[in-house]
Amino acid sequence: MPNPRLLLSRVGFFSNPRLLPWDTAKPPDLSQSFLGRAHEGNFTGVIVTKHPRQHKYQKKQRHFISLHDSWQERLADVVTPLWRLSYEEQLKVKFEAQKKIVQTLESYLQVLHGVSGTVAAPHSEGLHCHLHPIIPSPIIDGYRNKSTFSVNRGPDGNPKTVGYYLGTWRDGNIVCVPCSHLKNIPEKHSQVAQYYEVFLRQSSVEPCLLFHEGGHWRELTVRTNSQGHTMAIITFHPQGLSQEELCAQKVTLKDFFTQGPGAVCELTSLYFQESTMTRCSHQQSPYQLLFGEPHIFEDLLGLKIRISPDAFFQINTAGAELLYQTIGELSGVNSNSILLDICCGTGVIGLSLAQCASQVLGVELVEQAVDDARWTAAFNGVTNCEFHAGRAEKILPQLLRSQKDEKLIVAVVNPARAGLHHQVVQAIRNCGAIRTLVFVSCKPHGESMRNFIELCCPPNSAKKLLGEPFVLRQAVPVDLFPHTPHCELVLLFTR
Ligand SMILES: C[S@@+](CC[C@H](N)C(=O)[O-])C[C@H]1O[C@@H](n2cnc3c(N)ncnc32)[C@H](O)[C@@H]1O
Repeated sequence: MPNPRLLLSRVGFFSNPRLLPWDTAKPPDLSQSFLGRAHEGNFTGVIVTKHPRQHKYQKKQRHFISLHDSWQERLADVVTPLWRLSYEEQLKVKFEAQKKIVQTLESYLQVLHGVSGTVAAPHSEGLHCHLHPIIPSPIIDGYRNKSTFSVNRGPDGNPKTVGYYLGTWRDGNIVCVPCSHLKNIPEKHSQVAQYYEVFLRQSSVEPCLLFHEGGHWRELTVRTNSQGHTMAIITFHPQGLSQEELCAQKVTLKDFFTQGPGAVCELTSLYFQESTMTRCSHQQSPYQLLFGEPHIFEDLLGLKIRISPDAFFQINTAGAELLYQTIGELSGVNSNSILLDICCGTGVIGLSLAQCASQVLGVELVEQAVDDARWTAAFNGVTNCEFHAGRAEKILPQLLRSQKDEKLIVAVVNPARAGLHHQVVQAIRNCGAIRTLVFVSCKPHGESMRNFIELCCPPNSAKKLLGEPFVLRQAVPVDLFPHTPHCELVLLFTR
């Protein structure tokens, strides 16, 4: 682990006490040694040490495997780098990675606070907070409920290949490798991807490999639920097609999946999105339903949850159930408190805890997800929830100002990988009614680390971080992503 004192002094923290580590253009590099390997997906070292005999055997086998197999193996090593380890071994690797992250955070906080600072008394494993054992995923293989497949040149050069990318755009060596062999993808997703490829190969128009080079057919996203319902979403670059030509393409696609060879996929719904950007929201370019049910539903924690094509939903449903239970237990929310669910997606965290809280306030950027949350509340008879659509950094400061002071607020934040906007951290930090904060992060070593430090550092008027600092009390890793190095980390902060 890098020496935190050295890092802080390198960025000038001690010579200029107002300068905190995040004031540098680049945050201190936490990903040197271990974190680098653990999170960039390079597990070769771990695998070789753990399986010297297996590795030798695999090396020998490589002489005999075809080129096709080696592409697949390479893809598996990139997308699911832990796939060669038993699940028990995977959990050990992941637990160690999460422990390093918590240790790194605590080291920063100790330096910032000094010896008399705001850190809890030492616990176990040299940590001041209580790090719980990792919670395993109830499903290890084929757990994904959503997969997004790209279209590009395959290893054999065919530009109408559906799969995952290997290589980088920067190096100009992108290859699209069929991915039905990946351990985390369920058969249904692979089946739809294979039939999309069949469709592309018989289509009269070309796929879109590079935006400026023309072509139309782009990504496929498949969503499934526990009942086996399947939603497919296909993105299409319209280039210069007329409305009539566009309509004709939609009809061929729909016919293929309803009456043609693709009918075996038994899709519950098929969406088509015209998209001229890497990704478009429903507002930017509406998802057009070509046939079937507009939504997919999931039963979770006693709720029937509606999920729209544009809404985020945790990709491992059984694992998500354990994640939400963990959040509920750590939050300690009760009838005297308001639950604030920031970056709430379809609202599941707040809705599942609504019966324990006096009120739930949810904030979410994606409008379709907010509509889902409102629908789910109404359908399940939950009446004490309010959901706000928009950017948390815009909505939260005003929302917190409008709350009466008599109720405590328990905040749960579950941001995207980019972490929370600084104004959200400020609003939480400066709201005295928030004594408990549960922070859920799937990338705690990234931008979220900056958020943790800002929540826990001594008051800093230059940064408008005036309220009492939070203290990290508990950390619970929950594995939602077997075979990959990723993990959800649930952190309980109180003050
Ligand atoms: C990791 S997901 C968590 C969703 C939800 N808590 C769940 O468990 O399903 C992060 C969510 O944050 C939302 N989001 C991203 N940026 C946001 C912002 N600036 N303000 C509010 N929500 C945002 C995303 O749309 C996404 O739904």
